[in-house]
Amino acid sequence: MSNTGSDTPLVMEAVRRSYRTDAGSLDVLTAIDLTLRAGEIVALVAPSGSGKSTLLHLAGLLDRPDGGRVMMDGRDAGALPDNARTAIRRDRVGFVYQFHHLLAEFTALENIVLPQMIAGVSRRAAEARGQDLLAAFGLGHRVKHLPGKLSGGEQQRVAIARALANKPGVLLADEPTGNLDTKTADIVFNELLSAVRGQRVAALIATHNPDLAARMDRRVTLEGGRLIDLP
Ligand SMILES: Nc1ncnc2c1ncn2[C@@H]1O[C@H](COP(=O)(O)OP(=O)(O)OP(=O)(O)O)[C@@H](O)[C@H]1O
Repeated sequence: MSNTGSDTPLVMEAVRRSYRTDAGSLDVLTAIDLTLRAGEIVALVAPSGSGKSTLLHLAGLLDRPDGGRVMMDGRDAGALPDNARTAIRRDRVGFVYQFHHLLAEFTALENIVLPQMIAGVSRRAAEARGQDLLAAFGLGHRVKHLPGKLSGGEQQRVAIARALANKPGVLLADEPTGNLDTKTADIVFNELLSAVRGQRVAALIATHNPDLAARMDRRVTLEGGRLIDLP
């Protein structure tokens, strides 16, 4: 369990996804091609309703495409049974959402230790990594706090640390600082970028904020079910 995957941890080829609705088939993603290289941070700047969540779910193996391929570390995830996909998701993908989704009855450290232990890491090693990650996010003094006793920025830092706990190859984030005030969002976002770059994680980060998007390596948007490069 380490970030020793391929140079292109995530490759999506000709991915399609439609939903059945009362009005017929809604073709949300028609031909998605995306390659995320290790250490590359890509901004997904997509209008509401264009298929951003659908794309992130497919990339994170939470959903299966109707056509095309999603490859994680060079393996075609579509060819794998659900339990294998779950294991890959657990070990290779980190998720950060707009709201922290931390377990309220567990401390900051425990929230980071648990996913590691589920992935087979010993408690001792998991705690050591959890302490390191929290210290890297300036939370060395908050390890024993319950999420409810942390500020919004601190909660989101713990959520980011948790997403990185299993040394994922791919980090998927949906407005990761969207719930924070502008100043805190700015600081936490920079910490997120620096942690992701430091660990050579490939990241796809959805944001509506052009200033945050400008700090990433490249930008893409969704148009007519396809990914288009932005300047
Ligand atoms: N399970 C579903 N069944 C039917 N339609 C769906 C389903 N999930 C999403 N959709 C529709 O597909 C389109 C894309 O949805 P998606 O949630 O991916 O958009 P989004 O870009 O993430 O939007 P937002 O930024 O508002 O969350 C929308 O028109 C949505 O209504």
